Amino acid sequence: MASSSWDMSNMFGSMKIDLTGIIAGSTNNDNAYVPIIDISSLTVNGMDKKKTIEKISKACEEVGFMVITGHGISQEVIDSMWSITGEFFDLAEDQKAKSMTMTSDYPYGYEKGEVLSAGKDKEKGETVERLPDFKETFTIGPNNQDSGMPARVWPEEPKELASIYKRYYEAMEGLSGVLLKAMAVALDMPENWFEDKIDHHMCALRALNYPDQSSSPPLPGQTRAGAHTDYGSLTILKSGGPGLQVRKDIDGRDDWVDVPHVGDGFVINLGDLMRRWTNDKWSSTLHRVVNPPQDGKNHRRQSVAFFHNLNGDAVVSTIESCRDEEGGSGYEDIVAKDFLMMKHLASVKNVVKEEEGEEGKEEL
Ligand SMILES: O=C(O)CCC(=O)C(=O)O
Ligand SMILES: [Fe+2]
Repeated sequence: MASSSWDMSNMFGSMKIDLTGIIAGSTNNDNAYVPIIDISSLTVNGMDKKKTIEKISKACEEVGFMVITGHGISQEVIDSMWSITGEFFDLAEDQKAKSMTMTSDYPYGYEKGEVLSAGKDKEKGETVERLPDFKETFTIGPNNQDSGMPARVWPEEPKELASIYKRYYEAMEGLSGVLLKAMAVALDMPENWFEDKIDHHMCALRALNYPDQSSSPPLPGQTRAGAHTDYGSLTILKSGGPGLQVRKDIDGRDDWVDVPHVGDGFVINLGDLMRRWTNDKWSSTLHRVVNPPQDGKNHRRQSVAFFHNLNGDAVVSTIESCRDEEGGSGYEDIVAKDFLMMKHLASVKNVVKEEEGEEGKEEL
């Protein structure tokens, strides 16, 4: 379904968003690159899942990104999440700042001007300081002490935010379970193979607001979100408009391709842990969010990302079907929480893990 069918007034409350403009920085309109996959066969009992799983498998291997429709998440759950998030970001700065978490261990709570973006410049091969992303975020972790993560902290306002976020988080837990079952089969493993690795997971739900730039334009070189890969197993993203791009090799040259914006869909992408787990068979692809056209119109953009992370104590050992003929792998075993913290602390300290072949910042 095309983005024009997206009911923005519903999603943004009273905000007026113009989606007709061409996104600045967009370099390639290869609409077919990121596939749109109807996953209803995964959620409806008795339907043949084979074809859907084949499409997911191909997308994981070749792109690391896909857009899913037919996911079965109630529109009401999505809409309420969307409008309460808009209300939160509309609050005065000092009100939002009360939810700031003063620790660099876990990026939970409210955050503005994230400076995680130092990284290696792919073209020049040198380490560069990047400007903070032009965005603000609010993040919660799991509602489960067994996860080993700190308890959730809620903003005072809006009052209903906590119950709405809990509900959306649970819906995302369910959807990630459905996707991981399909992914297990795609990797020639039993359907329930991921289950005991995710039953006290460390998933994070992050709402992102990319403010209107017409009244305070970005600094030269500053973007909504700098090029990065995500850390975890997979990310489920609901976005309110175009602007997200993925890196693609086009004729031996790195280029950027728009991720199609599908109103009732979710963008799914794999993170570095999944890439490592699959011994690079599956891809964790660089992506970024470009600035809107600087045309004086209000192009505020909102999105909500669910970062799926494994149980902290899960051992990530190359999946059987992804090993070479002798059973070997390019990666040592690693405990999921160590991997996550290594990624997070490396990005906070602006360190780039060269042996992982990664660059840019990453998200928890
Ligand atoms: O807002 C978006 O479309 C993408 C955000 C993203 O990539 C992230 O937060 O990791
Ligand atoms: Fe991301």
